[in-house]
Order: sequence, then C-alpha cells, then structure tokens
Amino acid sequence: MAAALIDGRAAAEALRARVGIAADFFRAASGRAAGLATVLVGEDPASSVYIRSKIKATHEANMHGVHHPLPADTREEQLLALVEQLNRDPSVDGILVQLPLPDQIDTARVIAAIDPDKDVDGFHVVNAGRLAVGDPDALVPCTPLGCLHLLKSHLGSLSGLEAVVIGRSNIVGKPMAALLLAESCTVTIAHSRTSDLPEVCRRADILVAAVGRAEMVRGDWIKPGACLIDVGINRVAGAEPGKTRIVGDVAFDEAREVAGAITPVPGGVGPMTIAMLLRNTLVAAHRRANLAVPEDL
Ligand SMILES: Nc1nc2c(c(=O)[nH]1)N[C@@H](CN(C=O)c1ccc(C(=O)N[C@@H](CCC(=O)O)C(=O)O)cc1)CN2
Repeated sequence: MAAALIDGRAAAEALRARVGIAADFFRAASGRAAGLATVLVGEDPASSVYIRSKIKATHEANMHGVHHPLPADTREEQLLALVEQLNRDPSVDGILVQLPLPDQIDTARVIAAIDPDKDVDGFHVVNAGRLAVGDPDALVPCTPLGCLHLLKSHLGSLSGLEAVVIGRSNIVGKPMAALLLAESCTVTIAHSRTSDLPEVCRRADILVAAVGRAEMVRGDWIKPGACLIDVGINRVAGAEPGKTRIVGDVAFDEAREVAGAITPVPGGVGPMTIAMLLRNTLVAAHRRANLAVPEDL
C-alpha cells in the first residue's frame, strides 16, 4: 500500500491560524503588535521570494512585519550596525537575517550579534546550547521544529522509536537530532562519511533527510512502514526544455511504495518553516512582555 502523505501545507495553515488568534490576544494584553524584522542582503531570487512570503504571512497572522533590504555589496559592519539597531528597538520581538549571506560577510559573526531572545531563527549559540540541555527558553530553528510538529501530528508519541537524521548542519541536522532525543527517540546522525548509509537508514522508524542532494535516499534504503521527513529542496531539470522542478532528498515514487508515511516536496516541510517562524516570533514577544506563552503554540 502506498504511504500516507503528510500534508505540510494544511498543517502550516492550521498553525498560522492559531498564531493569528494568539497574536490578537497578545496585542490586547500588551497594547502592541508582536513585531518581526527581516533583513535580506542582495537580491537572490529564491531568498527574495522567501522574504516576501515571510512578511506577508506575518501580516496575515496579525503581527507587525518590517523588512530591511540591503544592497549586495553591504559590508559586514553595516549589517552588524543594523542588527544592533534592531536589538535595541522595543517594537521588534524577532530578528531574521535571511541566509545565505554574500561572501564578504561572516555569517557566524552576524548570527552571534543577534540578541538570543530575539533570535527567532534559533541559530544563535545560546539557543543551540539551550536546546542541547533541554532549556524550555530555547528558540528552536524553524525547519526542524516544523518537522517535529509533522512527526508528532502523524505518529503521536515518538518515545522509543529509532530515528536517523541524514545531515549534520547547525540549521537542520543537529537541532533535529536534539529534538528527537528530547522525545526519547534513539537517534543516529548520519552524514557524508557514514559507512553503509543505506544500511543505517534501513533501521530507522523515523528517517529525516536533510542533505541537499536530489533524490539521494532510494526506496531500498527504507524500513517498511517508516515515517519519512524530506527536508530537501533541490531544483532539477524539468520534463520540458528550459523548465525546472523541485524535488526532495528522497526518491519519492520509490519511497512511497515502502514507507508508512512521507512528506511531499513541495508541500511538506517547506511551508512549516514559515509557520514556525511566526510561532517563534509570537513566543519571543510573550517572553519579552512577561506574558505566559499560550500552550497550543
Ligand atoms: N534565516 C533563514 N534563512 C534560511 C532559512 C531559514 O529558516 N532562516 N531556510 C531556508 C529558506 N526558507 C526560509 O527562509 C524556506 C525554504 C522553503 C520554503 C518552502 O515553503 N518551500 C516550498 C517550495 C518553494 C518553491 O516552490 O520554491 C515547499 O517546500 O513546499 C519556505 C522557506 C534557507 N534560508
């Protein structure tokens, strides 16, 4: 039987609606709207699309969103000065600097400059540390948080399950592993040097693919009935000349025949990233206003 499809668009829409309602309550309780500031250096087409979606979603969720575009040749000091200004701005609860940044800018230095309590991307080492030690004050990176939400919605308890995360990035792989460990999964982080990767994957009840290689995970790497979360967004040649299409890190048609459930690409993890950004912004706003964070966020 073909695997169930885990509908990230529907889950994201539901979460965004909940955030919108909670944002209205926040405004009534605090006397101001929760605020997100986004920063984009340059005009990378994909990044520009993501930023437009983020600001539109912020407004649709009854929050205040201000975008700060900077030219592609912006110097690191100029970006750091903007981050400092946003750190000090009381109307800003969340700061998001869209990645990737141009080569002249040191990404780690910029992330380190963001106030950890406004770091709604969850990339600051303080938030990585909070997540690692199970501190509930951690702001958690949006993509893995979205993956966890989809997994728990589909499977319920994850306790005792064997989870394999392919990819060890600070943005997805490592925080994903920390979240699964906190849910009492037995977690393996696999990567480019892992020996016999297919065999490692075959023991996974939960397989999270976050490598950025189109359709790398094949059908015969998958344990029958496993739950597959595909984080990959890879643009490949389409059927017609000059056209492209997006595929994940999992060979979807093969995997669907073996897995119990699978996230599609597009329409799986991607939409959850933006929904979780809104959620993190509202969480940060509640904490900054000394208000209790609503439980269903
Ligand atoms: N500061 C950040 N930079 C980047 C992040 C991030 O979380 N914070 N993540 C990615 C890009 N990203 C958000 O910024 C993002 C990627 C993909 C999607 C999405 O909804 N994808 C769709 C497909 C879109 C398409 O057709 O092109 C899907 O999967 O259905 C949302 C957000 C890198 N930078």
